[in-house]
Amino acid sequence: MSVDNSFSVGQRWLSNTETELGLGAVISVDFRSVEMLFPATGESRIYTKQEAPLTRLTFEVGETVKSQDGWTMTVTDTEETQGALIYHGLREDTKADARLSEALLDPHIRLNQPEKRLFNNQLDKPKWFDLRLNSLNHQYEYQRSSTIGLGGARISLIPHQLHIASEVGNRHAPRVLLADEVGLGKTIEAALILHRQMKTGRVSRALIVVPDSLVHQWLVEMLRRVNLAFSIYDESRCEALDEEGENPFENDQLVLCSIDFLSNNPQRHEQAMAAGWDMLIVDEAHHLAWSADAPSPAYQCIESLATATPAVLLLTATPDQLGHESHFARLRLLDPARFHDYNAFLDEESRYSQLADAVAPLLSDTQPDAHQMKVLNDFAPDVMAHTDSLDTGEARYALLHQLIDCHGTGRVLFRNRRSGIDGFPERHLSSYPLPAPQAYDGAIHGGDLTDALYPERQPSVVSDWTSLDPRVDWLLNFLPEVKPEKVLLICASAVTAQQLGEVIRQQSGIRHSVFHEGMSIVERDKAAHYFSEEEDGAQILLCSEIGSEGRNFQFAHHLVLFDLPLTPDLLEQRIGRLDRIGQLQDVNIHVPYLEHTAQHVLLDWYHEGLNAFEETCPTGAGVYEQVADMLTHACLSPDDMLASAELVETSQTLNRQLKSQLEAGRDRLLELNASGEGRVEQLLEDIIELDSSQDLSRFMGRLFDAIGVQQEEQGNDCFILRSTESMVSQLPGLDPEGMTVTYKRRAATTLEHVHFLSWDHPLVHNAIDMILTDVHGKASIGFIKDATLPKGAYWLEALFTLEANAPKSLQLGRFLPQTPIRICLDANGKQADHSFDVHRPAGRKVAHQLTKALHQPLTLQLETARKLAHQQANQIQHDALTAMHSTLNGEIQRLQDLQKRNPAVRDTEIAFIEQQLQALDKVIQQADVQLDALRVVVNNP
Ligand SMILES: Nc1ncnc2c1ncn2[C@@H]1O[C@H](COP(=O)(O)OP(=O)(O)OP(=O)(O)O)[C@@H](O)[C@H]1O
Repeated sequence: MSVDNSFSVGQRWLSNTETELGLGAVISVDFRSVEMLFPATGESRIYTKQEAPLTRLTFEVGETVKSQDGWTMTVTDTEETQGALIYHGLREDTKADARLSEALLDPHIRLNQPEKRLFNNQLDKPKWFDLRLNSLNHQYEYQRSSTIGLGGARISLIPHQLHIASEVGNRHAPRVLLADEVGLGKTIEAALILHRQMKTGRVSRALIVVPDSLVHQWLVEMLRRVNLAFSIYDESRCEALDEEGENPFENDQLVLCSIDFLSNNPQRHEQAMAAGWDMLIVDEAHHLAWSADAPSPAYQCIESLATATPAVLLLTATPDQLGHESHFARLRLLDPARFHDYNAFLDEESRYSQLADAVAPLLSDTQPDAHQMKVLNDFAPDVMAHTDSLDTGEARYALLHQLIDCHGTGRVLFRNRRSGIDGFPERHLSSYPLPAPQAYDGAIHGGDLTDALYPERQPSVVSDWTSLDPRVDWLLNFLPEVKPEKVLLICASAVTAQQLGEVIRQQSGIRHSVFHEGMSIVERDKAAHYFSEEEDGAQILLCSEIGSEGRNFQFAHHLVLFDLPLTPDLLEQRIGRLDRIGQLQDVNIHVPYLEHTAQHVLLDWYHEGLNAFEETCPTGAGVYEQVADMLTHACLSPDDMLASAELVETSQTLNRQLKSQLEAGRDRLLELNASGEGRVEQLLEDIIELDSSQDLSRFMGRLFDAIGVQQEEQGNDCFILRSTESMVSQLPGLDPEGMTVTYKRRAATTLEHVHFLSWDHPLVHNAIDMILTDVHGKASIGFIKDATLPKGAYWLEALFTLEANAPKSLQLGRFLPQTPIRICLDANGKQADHSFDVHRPAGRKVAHQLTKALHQPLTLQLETARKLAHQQANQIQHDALTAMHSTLNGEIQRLQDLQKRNPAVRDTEIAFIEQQLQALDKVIQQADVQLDALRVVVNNP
């Protein structure tokens, strides 16, 4: 390649000032001027010959050239005719001899090798070098950080959630049951686990399966909390995609659909199976009913998907809702080899509860007595054999954590209880006795429990019950009393909800909305949205039972239970719509009921027998199992005061007993494991440190400025981002209408419409990618003003990257992400330890003179820099290999040790890490050094 200054038609030149024009061709030359056509953009320019800001592009023997037709060849010879060059060589595609006149070179050529750009005057502002260096540094830090995939979630930092997310998110193909009590954030935990696994390359394709009523809420939560855009799949979407003739489920990486849609539709289920997933998430998994002879269709549908998918997360707040056997069956879905026998599982459970007593002293940091020591020895002889003494708190703490590791179910099942978590509001019950209308007599005394509890649904009264049931008048009076406060009403049936809605419409001006299974998903979401609107929204949302699961209505503080469900778990689910994380006030529960009817009996049973309204009642299901007959009897004979009193009394006694059994047998290890106490603190600190650092906002400020995105302060820690006309190119993810962003967690969690920019955010990644994939900043020349350094001295800064290629699933980024290596050499080729604040770019002419004059020394410096970069790279590779071996061998060892004591460690987990180690060993050794950018810095104090 050489530089020439006489123009001839056919020659190719690059513009030094408008590098985006591509490669120009001389189309005419006269005495004073030269006309240049830039075929890539179709533009032409006329320059004065003397001052044309152009550099001739020629290639030398050994270099590769590309023709305008797309083929390439390595130059073996050149000849010149009438001032223009003809290149000779061997075509790479046909291997035939070829000649290529320079007029026929590819006009889109953009020199991307830094040295070519430097010596061809394709120069950018020197700040771009810093941007490239900083982008690489930040990207490197991000890949290795402990907070990846968690720090950027738009959530408040709640320890038990972060613990579960990092514990499960770091596993290979995790298969777990997330079973925190209602409203403790299982959806958030699942979102965090998925996000962590995606950001670390473990998962690309995920399928979420939820009840109909929760589809949209999941869509919104995934997008809002962790920026994951799921596509909702239903029959109409699949039909539209069918037309393209492919499996519709292969069209998207992140798919969300309802369990009914899959389990009622064998063809779609088959297609979902065939599409293949890395992770399956199933919400409200207590619906997956199972017994050995009659597994439900929903269970079978999920079972086949779970068998074919490596990572599975099942979510339920009430694992025992359909019986303990079904609970076992869900564990069996996760690990059929380990949970193969229900009786063995029961045995194991009872062993853990015996352990509870023995563990208690360790929890309160005291010495276990002799009997307790024996139990501990029996449970974990291995661990105990290595425990010399339990005299110190540290030794007791260490033992406790080793015992947690040995806990079979603790690896698979995470259950946090409300009692272990602060900050929940109080719940208050107000009950309203009302006279039962005569028209209900038949239903109340007819001997059918459903009729007795829900008399309004009897065919004989159904048409006009709203005019005679006093609960309706009560509701019409109650709403104005609490106006404008929002009220969520739940009742058992869709018809009741609709009819109540109709009465409110006809008899009051109250804004209301209904939510039931007869509505489409879109209609339901509209209704829920209307209810959530603060100013002009509905005051009351009337829900059938489908409103009692999963939904987030904690912005309301009044819950009307227009009727009561028969099981305590369902009652807890209903109350859980308001009593959940994010509820800022006490929850007021209102129950209007018909006096001396089954409703009255049920209310007293819940309130006096179980205290289930004002406190969560984890023992409710157990009591119910034992008193179900008594309860039915008392409900069917509501005038039998004795029966009711006996029911309440028996239930109180049972509840006390079960509570103390639960307390005694409480699986404290399981709870301790799920809470993350003692393990999550470091991660929390890391995230808090990240939150308080200004690095991201400063870096993005400079980056946005450079690429032409305007960032305008808006108050409340928010900024508005807008694209400008000077944008380098389109930034994917930037809303053309502008978008409001914040770098502060507090603002992000309180202001819904604001994007939370973090190192995890796609816009940040896209902006960094834009910098690193563009040629901007590959070469630059600039001045510094430093009186302490010799005047006129110059340095070459060379930025290299060390990188290897590996499939994402190997998680190369943990050990050797793309690694920047900056080498700075002075004019003598000696390494200098300066970092420069290059404030002024060299003017075009000066830059041209400098590269011309310094061509040879710079070429030599660059060679030296390459050698030094390779030396550093060797060391980095060596360190990465050592770290990788030690980390992964450590993980293998730990899992193998654990597996001896805890059968929940699957062989596949260990095998994966062994393979990962082998593969990474090769990959890291094959890593290569690339030159990314060059900057010449001249001191001009
Ligand atoms: N860390 C958090 N930061 C902010 N909001 C949160 C956090 N964790 C949970 N929430 C909110 O609390 C509510 C309950 O969380 P989530 O829906 O994940 O609970 P859940 O355990 O799945 O509930 P359910 O048992 O009712 O299905 C939701 O509105 C959720 O957005």
